Amino acid sequence: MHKDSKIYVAGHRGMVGSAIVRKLQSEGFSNIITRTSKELDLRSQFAVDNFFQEERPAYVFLAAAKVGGIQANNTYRAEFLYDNLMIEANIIHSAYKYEVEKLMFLGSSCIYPKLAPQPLKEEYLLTGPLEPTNEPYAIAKIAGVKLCEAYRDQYGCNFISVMPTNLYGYNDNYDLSNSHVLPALIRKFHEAKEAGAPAVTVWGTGSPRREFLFADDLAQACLYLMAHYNERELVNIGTGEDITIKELALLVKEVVGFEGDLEFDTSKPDGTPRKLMDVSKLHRAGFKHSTSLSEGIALAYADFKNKFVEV
Ligand SMILES: NC(=O)C1=CN([C@@H]2O[C@H](COP(=O)(O)OP(=O)(O)OC[C@H]3O[C@@H](n4cnc5c(N)ncnc54)[C@H](OP(=O)(O)O)[C@@H]3O)[C@@H](O)[C@H]2O)C=CC1
Ligand SMILES: C[C@H]1O[C@H](OP(=O)(O)OP(=O)(O)OC[C@H]2O[C@@H](n3cnc4c(=O)[nH]c(N)nc43)[C@H](O)[C@@H]2O)[C@@H](O)[C@@H](O)C1=O
Repeated sequence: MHKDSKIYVAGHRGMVGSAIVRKLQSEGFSNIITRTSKELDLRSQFAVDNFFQEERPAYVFLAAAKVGGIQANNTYRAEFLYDNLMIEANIIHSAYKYEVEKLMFLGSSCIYPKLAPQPLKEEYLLTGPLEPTNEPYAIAKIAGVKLCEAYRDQYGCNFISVMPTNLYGYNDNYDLSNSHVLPALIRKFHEAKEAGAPAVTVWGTGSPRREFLFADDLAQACLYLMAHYNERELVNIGTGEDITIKELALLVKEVVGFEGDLEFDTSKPDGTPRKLMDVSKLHRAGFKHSTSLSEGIALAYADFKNKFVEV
């Protein structure tokens, strides 16, 4: 990727896409193109084809998707499958048709079987049943991986797939019904502290384990792999460390400064018991994350207060 290469970041207003754009800009890439979903609905084959025909990007980061936490995935099952299949199929096919030099597809750690051995190695893909709450999203993401492989096999396209672990950071979604756990906990503890509430409700049993990566570290990994990784096999992106949801809640509670109790709502699903990434391939490729979980939560909480809390 040269500093003046034309680079399309799909999903640039999202948490990940905005982190990728910031990283590209800070490294001096000057020819970044973006479209909001209003300007270009990536589910439309016609619109996506026209866009690629006119713009002819040389590099594509595919970070646009229908995204959400466990409840959103389980509720909007049709959109999580349909939107994601359409977005990926349209962009990947157009990238082939209009001779994109390299494309990076972002999947997710939920593509691995629910009860796969831990840590999750890349080769565990398609070795067992998926977690039911996010099966539609996972099936779409697996289709994206297979599209990249198929266009590489048949047409020699340099399309690579990366699988990020659970992410958090700047520009996260703080909607309590649809968000992921970390932004939800930041908001819940903040609001409970402000209201002087006695307790915060945490979904599920608190026993599932999750791994969390700061989105700016993910963006740095994406730029690094775009520059250095050209293989067919997917690559996990994570920290290689996980904690229980209860431990996470206690950490967020401390960062926010809430002094009440935790309550567990076991009518809500736990989801996958554990999805710890094996990051040895990423480390061998030459990349390691730099933001610790407590540092990252403090940065995310500051961003939340900046955007959503009146002073
Ligand atoms: N967040 C996480 O924990 C994880 C995320 N990922 C993956 O990382 C990628 C980015 O996720 P994240 O940044 O968190 O998601 P966000 O929800 O923050 O952002 C998604 C972006 O996709 C765009 N988008 C959605 N639908 C369409 C559409 N029909 N047409 C055009 N654009 C669309 C939105 O554009 P607009 O704002 O213009 O509407 C939005 O900016 C996704 O592929 C996701 O699967 C993987 C693992 C974990
Ligand atoms: C990134 C990943 O995100 C999704 O999977 P998930 O990891 O299960 O997502 P989550 O962040 O929403 O929850 C993690 C854990 O945390 C618990 N939990 C507690 N309290 C809250 C809470 O208040 N909100 C939420 N959302 N979860 C909570 C929750 O019950 C669960 O046990 C996938 O659907 C899939 O799309 C995907 O790829």
